[in-house]
Amino acid sequence: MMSITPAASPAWQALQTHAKTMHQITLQDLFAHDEQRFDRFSLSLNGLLLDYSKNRITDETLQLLLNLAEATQLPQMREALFTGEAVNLTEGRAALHTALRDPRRDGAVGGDMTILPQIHAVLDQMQDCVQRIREGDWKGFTDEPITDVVNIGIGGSDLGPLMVCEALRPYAHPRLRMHFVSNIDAAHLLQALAGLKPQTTLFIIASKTFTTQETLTNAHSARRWFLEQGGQEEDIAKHFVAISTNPRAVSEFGIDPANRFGFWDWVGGRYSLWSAIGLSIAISVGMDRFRELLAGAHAMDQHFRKAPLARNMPVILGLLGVWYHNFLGATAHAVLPYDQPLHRLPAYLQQLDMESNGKSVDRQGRAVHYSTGPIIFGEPGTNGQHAFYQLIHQGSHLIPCDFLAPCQSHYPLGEHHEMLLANMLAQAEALMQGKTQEQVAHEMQEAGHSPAEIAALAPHRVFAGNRPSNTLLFPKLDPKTLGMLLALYEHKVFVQGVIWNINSFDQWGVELGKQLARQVLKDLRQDAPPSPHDASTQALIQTVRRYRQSS
Ligand SMILES: O=P(O)(O)OC[C@H]1O[C@H](O)[C@H](O)[C@@H](O)[C@@H]1O
Repeated sequence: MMSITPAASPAWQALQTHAKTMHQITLQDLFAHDEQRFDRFSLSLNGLLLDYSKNRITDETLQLLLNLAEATQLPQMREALFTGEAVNLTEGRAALHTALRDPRRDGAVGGDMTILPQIHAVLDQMQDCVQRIREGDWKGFTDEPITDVVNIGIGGSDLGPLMVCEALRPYAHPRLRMHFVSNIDAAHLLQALAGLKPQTTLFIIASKTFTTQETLTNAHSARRWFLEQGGQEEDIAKHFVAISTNPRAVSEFGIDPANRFGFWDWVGGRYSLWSAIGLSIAISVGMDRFRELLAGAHAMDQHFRKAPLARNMPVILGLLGVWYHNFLGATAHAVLPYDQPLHRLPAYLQQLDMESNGKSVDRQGRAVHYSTGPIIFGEPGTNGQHAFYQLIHQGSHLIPCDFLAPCQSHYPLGEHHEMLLANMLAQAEALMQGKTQEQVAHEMQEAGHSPAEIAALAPHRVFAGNRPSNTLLFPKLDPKTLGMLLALYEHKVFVQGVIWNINSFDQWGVELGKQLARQVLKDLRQDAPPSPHDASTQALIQTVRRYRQSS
């Protein structure tokens, strides 16, 4: 464990010095003087290609970054992760999501022989349930098969399952419609329930803690809806299942213990889609596909654990992020999937990355004086191009981008997919190459513009270029590839957390707002006695009360 802060290490200081040189060198120069650049700065694993050559790095940059990884004990921390050490220091817990995708049914995980059998017992329980639902043997209270599955959960109990169900929709069961309700806003629940029939609907209440306000409130409202629509108390067992680490709360809610799918405190919420929290995924695409998803993640786990740091995809992606955020002044990172089925990937990665690494205290409880987790944002291509790419191309921020695309689409239609891919490759090229004032002037001249017009407009049409990106290409978005991709990002986030010496596995920053909301909820009641708030909050509460009364 680090006793000095990473920023005080010689490796960090060497990178700071090196960054001064690299500020003078452009990507265009780097490509112009190196024909082997793609070969040296690309990696592939089971068909997943990572091209990281369009980054502002040289061999020396990478070497210095690798020195930083060694200095911050990345190899030791990686082993601690896989062997179930309590890497989540503030909660005294392991983070063993990698064990969830271990295909071995028994054997030791960090000396513990009980973990793998427990994981596989739950997978078998899931398999049984999934099979019955998919084959129509799981019957509702009128003896009809289930047609609609509503996953009620939030954060890690929603984003992962929703994103994967969307991504793997080409594999979805034709009879089963999946719905996801997360927001406390009743619009979300009521819109999902509109048109559903209680007798053919299955609710999955997904909550690690089973205490989350949004999920419990939505679950109780769903139960009320079920009873109001003709279901009886004794029918609840056929229509409600729960996924939770908290058996008592599940029973108190009234769910049959046989319908509880368990997991463990060593599975973090944002790392939980591989556990029973993935039940909605398995129902939608089948247990075989779910196991393929796990196998893809396992392949990436093996690669991360065993490949040398210099040829290790998650390590490389993590180090590149550190390079930009700590040495070249970037604060954001864009994730740009050129694949509509991956449209929820940026939202999923926002939680994975920003909840994991949005920290400003290190593992020893000291304030950090360097930048940590980036702001993650993105939209599927080509939508983003017509919205925020302007800022990425010509704005004053440096925003490294990840472009992702399958080379073949599950939805072949005319030239759509070629056009989609052409757009992605062109964007990465444009960001890097840019367009000089001379090129702009020449183009404008050719198009018949007057010298006055050229003088006035050319500066606005210049692209500085030198803007970095990674490209991830794969043959097709199948479950295995998706598993690899998601584990790649999980480990990237881990690598960065280790280098920043922060705990990537807690999330205390979400607590204060929840705590204050309890008091504000009381204060919103019309007859609530005054309670101490700042003048702004007080006035807003009064306004809400007034407006609610007048409607
Ligand atoms: O699964 P649950 O216990 O309901 O938690 C749902 C979510 O809420 C919390 O506030 C955390 O910020 C998330 O990491 C978690 O995934």
